[in-house]
Amino acid sequence: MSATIIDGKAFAERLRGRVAAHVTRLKDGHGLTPGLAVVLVGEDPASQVYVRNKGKQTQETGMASFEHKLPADTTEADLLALIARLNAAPAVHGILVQLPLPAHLNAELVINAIDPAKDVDGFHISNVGLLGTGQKAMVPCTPLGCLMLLRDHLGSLSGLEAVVVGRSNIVGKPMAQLLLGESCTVTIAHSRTRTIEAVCRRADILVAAVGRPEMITGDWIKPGATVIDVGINRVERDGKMRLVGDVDFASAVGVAGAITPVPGGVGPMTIACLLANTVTAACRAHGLAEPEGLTA
Ligand SMILES: Nc1nc(=O)c2c([nH]1)NC[C@@H]1CN(c3ccc(C(=O)N[C@@H](CCC(=O)O)C(=O)O)cc3)C=[N+]21
Ligand SMILES: [Mg+2]
Repeated sequence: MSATIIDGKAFAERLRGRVAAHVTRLKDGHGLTPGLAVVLVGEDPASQVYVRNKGKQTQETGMASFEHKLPADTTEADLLALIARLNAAPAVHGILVQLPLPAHLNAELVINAIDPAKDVDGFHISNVGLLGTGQKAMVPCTPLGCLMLLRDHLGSLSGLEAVVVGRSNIVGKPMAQLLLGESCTVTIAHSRTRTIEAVCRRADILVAAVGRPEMITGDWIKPGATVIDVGINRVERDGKMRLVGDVDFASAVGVAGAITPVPGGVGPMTIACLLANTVTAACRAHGLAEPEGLTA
């Protein structure tokens, strides 16, 4: 038996369609154009490609896209001054500062300088606290995308055993909070977890977010489990650069009940959820009813 392949690319396309419909409604009904500002510090080529994709998709859904590219040696004061301007700009409803930042900049300080209402990454401490206490927050895009795929595939997640591998602030921790909110029994496993394979093998839902290429093999997976692969690792294979996940797809696909591929799984959902969060932020900023199905 081979697993169902969860098509994140197709799901993300449909989600972007719904985002675009809401944008049209906001423009026509309220004269409101949601706007997303993306800040990139430095010239990392992968980040540049990624920021360009975000800008393109932002415009394709009818929103305003503001790109701020700053030199790698930008001072913290200059970056904070830009964030203060974006916080005050009425046309900007969402602000994303591309991570990682160059080493001389304090990422925590910078992220916490963003107005929490415009923090479409959901990384500000206020949003982290709101999510952890089950209050209305901006929800981090990658975990939100994973949750949407899980709900679509499984319906109710209540009572299921979920294992999140990886404890980052960006994916692992918020993912665990969302799964807890869905009444899963949640375990966070990480590099120090003993008998990590046995822990993973308990999972009805296994979310891999460790950043280690193909670490999780088929024998770590409970037969029939739903596997969400958050990893995006560039590796060289037969002289070519290839993109692989944290899950060894070839061995996992024969054991899992369903699995997300890399590419074409979680990655496209992350960007679609960023656009969805921007619409949500614009509605909240203007006291308008938020569209259903765009957030957790
Ligand atoms: N403040 C901040 N927020 C982020 O959300 C953020 C960030 N910084 N820094 C970088 C990471 C990375 N990330 C990705 C999103 C989509 C794809 C994506 O669409 N991947 C495609 C493949 C793209 C390719 O071919 O390279 C896929 O998986 O199918 C990848 C990576 C968001 N990040
Ligand atoms: Mg770890």
